[in-house]
Amino acid sequence: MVTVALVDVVKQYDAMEEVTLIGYKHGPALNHVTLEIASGETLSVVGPSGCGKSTLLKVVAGLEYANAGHVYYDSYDMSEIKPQDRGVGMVFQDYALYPTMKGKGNLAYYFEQHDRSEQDMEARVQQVADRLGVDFQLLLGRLPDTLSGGEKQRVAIARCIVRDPVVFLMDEPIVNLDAKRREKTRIEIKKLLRQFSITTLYVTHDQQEAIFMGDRIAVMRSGHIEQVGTFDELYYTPANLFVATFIGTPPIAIVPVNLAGMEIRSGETTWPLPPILADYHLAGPARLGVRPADWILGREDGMELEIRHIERIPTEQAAFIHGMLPGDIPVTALAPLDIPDRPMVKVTPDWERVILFEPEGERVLHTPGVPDLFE
Ligand SMILES: Nc1ncnc2c1ncn2[C@@H]1O[C@H](COP(=O)(O)OP(=O)(O)OP(=O)(O)O)[C@@H](O)[C@H]1O
Repeated sequence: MVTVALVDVVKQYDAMEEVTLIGYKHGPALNHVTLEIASGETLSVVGPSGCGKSTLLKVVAGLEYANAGHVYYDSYDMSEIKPQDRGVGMVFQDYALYPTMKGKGNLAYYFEQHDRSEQDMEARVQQVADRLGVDFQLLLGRLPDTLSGGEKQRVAIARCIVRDPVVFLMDEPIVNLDAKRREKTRIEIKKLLRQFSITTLYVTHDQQEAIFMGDRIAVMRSGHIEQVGTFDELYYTPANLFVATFIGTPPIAIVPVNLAGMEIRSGETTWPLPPILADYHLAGPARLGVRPADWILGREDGMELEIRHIERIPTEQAAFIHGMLPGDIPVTALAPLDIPDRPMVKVTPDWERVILFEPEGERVLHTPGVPDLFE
């Protein structure tokens, strides 16, 4: 197990230096990335398509070189270390198993290639298979073509584990599985990561998966790491509007407001400035972030929300109201399951729970902080 650190890493692909046909010039795929993944930790990496997630993995693996900056495994600078000597296990969405070899052959291949003895191989394969359980052992006797997607991925992961990797790099490993298998396989992968405590970078576009897999989550945008933290930290204390809107489903509502004197106004609605915001002595435009659970419904001082759709979730005894505020501002608000169908409802932010951003959204003016569940 090692601690992996990236320090001020820049990666600019050659093709990116050219101005594209529509005249847009790309920034670097990694733009001064500094990041540390603790020994044995799983860090999930999320962000929109093209933000640099896969490039991050490739630079850590040594499959792409960095134009600037350094990658360290513990205190060792890996710049001169070839990918095959880094002790990295990589798992991708396409399992890349050798199709003519049974599960065991796939696990053993590395030992053959590295002139390791048969006993060595048998002992290690057995050791890993024992830890993975009886049902995994059955997979060892089968050809990849006869395995389900989830089973193939388990063999692919076991193939990495027998090589004793110091770092695991996983790039959307379960994206190709159907929903039911994804659920099952992600539980298995999580179990494996716990059992073997290997430092892991786990790339996914799926927020739920990122939360489930990661001890912490890194949110990327355009080659930058916007924020790294636990889900609660990202959710309650986002670094900026991008993180706030990226994390949380259904998403946070963003409402333009104006602060003047002891009032806060949105469109036609004016509220007295809530005490929680008063201390900041703010004035002028800002943006208010309100999570679905943080709207109070039906209060006289609320804004009129035009209801477009009520999504009932009987298992949660709740419903989501999806609607629009004046000015076409989309809002989702949590409501009781038995909320009657109607065209409008008044909504007031729970001021104790709101997040306030400066108008460009790059800076946060106020957050409620991470709640203490044991208070
Ligand atoms: N080999 C390459 N040559 C030139 N540009 C590349 C190359 N690989 C990636 N890029 C560009 O680098 C940027 C980051 O790509 P990357 O694949 O790391 O993003 P990603 O976040 O993994 O995307 P996705 O979620 O769609 O897989 C993108 O603009 C992409 O077009």
